[in-house]
Amino acid sequence: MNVKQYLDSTYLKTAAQANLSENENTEVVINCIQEAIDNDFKLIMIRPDKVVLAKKMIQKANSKVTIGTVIDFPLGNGTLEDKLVEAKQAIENGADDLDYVVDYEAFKRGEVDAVKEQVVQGTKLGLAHNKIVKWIIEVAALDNHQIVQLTTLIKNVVIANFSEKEYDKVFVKSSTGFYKTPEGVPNGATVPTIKLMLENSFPLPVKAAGGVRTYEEAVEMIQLGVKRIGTSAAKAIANGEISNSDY
Ligand SMILES: O=C[C@H](O)COP(=O)(O)O
Repeated sequence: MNVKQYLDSTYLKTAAQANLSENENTEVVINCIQEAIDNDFKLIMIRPDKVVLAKKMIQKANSKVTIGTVIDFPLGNGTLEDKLVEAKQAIENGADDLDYVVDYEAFKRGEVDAVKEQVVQGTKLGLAHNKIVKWIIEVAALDNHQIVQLTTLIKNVVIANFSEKEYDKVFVKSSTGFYKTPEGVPNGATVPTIKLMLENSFPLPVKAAGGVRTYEEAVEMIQLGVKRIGTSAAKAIANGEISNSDY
């Protein structure tokens, strides 16, 4: 299976998180962008301050790789104004996809109207500029009931406020890749979680992100029905694909 066109190849570490200098971290980002170009991945997902760099490299290479960035990352607890300001800047800088972190803690506190409003306004801004919009629900911070509820809320908000032809441009995405459970275990795109999201997101597509590491895992996600996979292991997944097809 050709998985490359499902892959949002992701590098979201700050220099401090990667324990690198700013220059060294930028080098890592440059390598990731080049890797996405060389492997013809669907998208390169980087921090907002690296979008201009990605745009330049992709244009120079005359590549079809698209650019995604994260908004209000990784906690999603900024104000609606914060989210929109950041998203507008990302659009101006040339991002194709806006991966917003929904305020999942506000949702857990029962602040449903505020969460609905951010989904309406953030989606409206993205779609008005012909962007793909994704809402990261951070599944590891939620129990199964909350995953169902938040996925359903996003779906219902989109159905109520946007036209049918726009549904496939608004994703529900599982994870930031940065959340740690209290036990310190990263938790993301597991099969049961993604199934739960898919069962409740339709007609909105799902992006599986967080912990997808191998070609086999990527294929499993695609077979379940996800339309994108966010992963910091895109190259390994693509290599697995090549070695798999050799047998
Ligand atoms: O948006 C995608 C995630 O950051 C990827 O998570 P990962 O680093 O566990 O692959």
